[in-house]
Amino acid sequence: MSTLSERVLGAPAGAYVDREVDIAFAHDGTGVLTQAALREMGVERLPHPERLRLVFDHIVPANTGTTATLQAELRGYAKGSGIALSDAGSGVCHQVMSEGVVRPGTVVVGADSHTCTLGAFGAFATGVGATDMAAIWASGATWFRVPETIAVHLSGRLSGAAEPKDVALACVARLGMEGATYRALEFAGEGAAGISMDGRLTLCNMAVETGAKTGLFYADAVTVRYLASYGLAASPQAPEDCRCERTLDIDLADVVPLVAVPHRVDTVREAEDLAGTHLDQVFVGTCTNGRYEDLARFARIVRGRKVAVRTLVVPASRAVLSRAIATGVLADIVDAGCMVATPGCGPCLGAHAGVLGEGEVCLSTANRNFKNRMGVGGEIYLSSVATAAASAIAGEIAVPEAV
Ligand SMILES: CC(C)[C@H](C(=O)O)[C@@H](O)C(=O)O
Ligand code: SF4
Repeated sequence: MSTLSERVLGAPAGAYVDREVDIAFAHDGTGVLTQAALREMGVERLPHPERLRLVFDHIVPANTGTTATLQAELRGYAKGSGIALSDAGSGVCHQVMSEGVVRPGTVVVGADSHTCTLGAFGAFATGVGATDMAAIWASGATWFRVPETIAVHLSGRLSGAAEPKDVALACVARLGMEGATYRALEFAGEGAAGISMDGRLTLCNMAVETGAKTGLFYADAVTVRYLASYGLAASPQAPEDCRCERTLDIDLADVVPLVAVPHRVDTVREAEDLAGTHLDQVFVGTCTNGRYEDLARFARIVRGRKVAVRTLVVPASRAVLSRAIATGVLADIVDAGCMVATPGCGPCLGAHAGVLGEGEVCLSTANRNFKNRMGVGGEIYLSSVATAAASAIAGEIAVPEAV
C-alpha cells in the first residue's frame, strides 16, 4: 500500500531521500539564473548533460536588447556544455517535455513552478529554484522529502460544456491556495480513465495552485497510447489503495463552467454568475490550456463567427501549432478575427505580447490571476477554453453552450 509519490521516490511519506534525476530543465528566465549560479559555484563541467534541457519560452522572440543578449549567452552556454536546447518558438517547457520526453516512474525537476504538469505521466515531477537547479546540474541528483498525499477521487463523466480546466478550478476552490502545501495530489478513481492526456496535463498543472508539490495520474491505457504516438514504450502503473491523508471526492458530472475572479485562484464562481462582465482581452494558451485539444475546442466554437473583443491565441508548442495548421483549426481561429502569436508563454507573465493596461480586464485560460501579473493595474479572470471562446464571441463573460 503506497502512494504513487512513495512508489516513484522509493520511500514512505515524510522520509528524506537522495535521488538521481532523470530530467532537469530550465527556461530562458530561470536558465540565466542557473547559469549564473553555476559560474559562482565554479562548476565548469556538467556530469550528465544528456539529462538536462533548456527551453526558451518565457519571452520569445526576445523583446529587448537586454533579453536578446541574455538569451544569446545562454544559447552559447547550452552549446558549450552539451545541453539540448529547444530554442525560441518550440513552446512552453512543460508542453515540450510532455511531447515524448517524460515517461512514467521517472523523477523530473524543472526550474519552474508548473513542472508539476508532468506528473500526468505518473512521474514525480516538481519545480525547484534556479540555485537548486544549478546544484542538480552540477551533480545529477537532489534530495526530496516524500510528500504526504491527498487523493482526488474522480467519479462520473464530464457533461455539458464542462472541461478538465473546470475540474482544476473546482479542485483549487475546494482545497484553497494553501490547502495542499507540500502535499501531492493523486488523481484517481474510475472518472480518471475518461480524461484525455491533454486534460490530465491541465489538472496536474494547477496542482501547484493549491500549494502542492505535484499532481499525479497513474499511467494507464491512455498514457500508454499517448506515449506510443511518440514511439515510446510504457507500462501502466496499477493503482493501489493509497495511504492518503485525506480524499477529495469530485463527481465529474456535477462540474459546471467556473471562473476564478481577481486576484486569487481559489476565489471561484460559476461562469453563469459572472455573465456580462466587461472584457478588454481574451487570452487562450499557456501550459494550462494551450494544447491541441484546447485549440480545437476553441476553433469549434468560434468557427464561422467573429470575436467581439481583442483575442490572442498562443499555441503551447510548435507541434501544437503545426497540427492546428494541418487540421484547419488555425484557419478557423484566424478567420474569426483572433491574433496568433509564437508558441511559448505569451502574455501569461505580463512580460511581453499582450500585456494589459491599467484597469483592463482579461479572461485567460492560464493558471494564475495574481494582481498585476499580466500588467500593472490589469485584472485577470481564469476560465476554461469553452468559456473563453463563448466570451470572445460575446465580448463579455458568457456561459458556453453544452457540446
Ligand atoms: C518565471 C517562472 C519562474 C514562473 C514560475 O516558476 O512559475 C512562471 O513560469 C510563472 O508561471 O509564474
Ligand atoms: S505559460 Fe505561464 S504558467 Fe506556464 S510556465 Fe509560462 S509563464 Fe508560467
